[in-house]
Amino acid sequence: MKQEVKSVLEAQNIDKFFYNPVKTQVLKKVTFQINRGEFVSVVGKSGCGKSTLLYILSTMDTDYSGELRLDQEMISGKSHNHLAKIRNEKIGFVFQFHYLLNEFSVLENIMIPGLKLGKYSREELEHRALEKLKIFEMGDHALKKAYQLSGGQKQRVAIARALINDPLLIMGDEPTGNLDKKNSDIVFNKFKELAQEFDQTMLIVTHDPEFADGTDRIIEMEDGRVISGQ
Ligand SMILES: Nc1ncnc2c1ncn2[C@@H]1O[C@H](COP(=O)(O)OP(=O)(O)OP(=O)(O)O)[C@@H](O)[C@H]1O
Repeated sequence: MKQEVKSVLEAQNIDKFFYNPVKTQVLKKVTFQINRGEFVSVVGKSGCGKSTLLYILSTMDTDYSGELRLDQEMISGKSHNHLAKIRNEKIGFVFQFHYLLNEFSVLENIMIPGLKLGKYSREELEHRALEKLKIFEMGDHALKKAYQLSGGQKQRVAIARALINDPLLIMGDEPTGNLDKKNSDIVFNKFKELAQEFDQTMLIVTHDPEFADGTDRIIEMEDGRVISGQ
């Protein structure tokens, strides 16, 4: 049976200007759609607008024009409180730097976005955190403090943390940017596994051509425009 194509994220004619020091348009009519289960990368030269775009798509920056839909709901123009709620519920984030809290245990770090959302009890969250850790073969490290992990292990924990609320969409900004080749490969393979085994929808900004080649689709940007893959 053919599965229905469902839009997870839709950007339509997104324009963005910065005014300091002079008025500059950094995003120009950016338009694309991401469907459920797609693993998509965003590439382009330094300064072409990737991070600016991700910041808008993740609902953190509301100062843009154009239309943004998440899970088919129009989110442009919504209040900051409403956006924060949607963000906690529907989006998981992975950054170049892991931002784990060093003095907290691995398990506690993973539970944090779940505690913020307030949907699950502490017990449920502990159980969920352990399940997510097992996907990353990190179950044995659950009670260690974050500072006791290697860089690659920390990044795997950061991805497990992004999954705690079963997000509709994972967004990543250079999630392998700070890792050596061996650890980049491990982290990439975990993203691939999430795509293939869990049908996780993901949008990842990357400078790594090998990472991008391994995704289902590459959105290429140049000077604030999407030039292919939309
Ligand atoms: N707060 C800001 N004020 C003014 N200009 C900005 C601001 N943030 C970014 N820019 C400019 O907007 C453009 C796009 O920046 P952005 O960080 O989105 O690029 P990028 O493609 O993510 O680059 P990189 O790959 O180096 O991270 C750049 O020319 C940058 O100098």
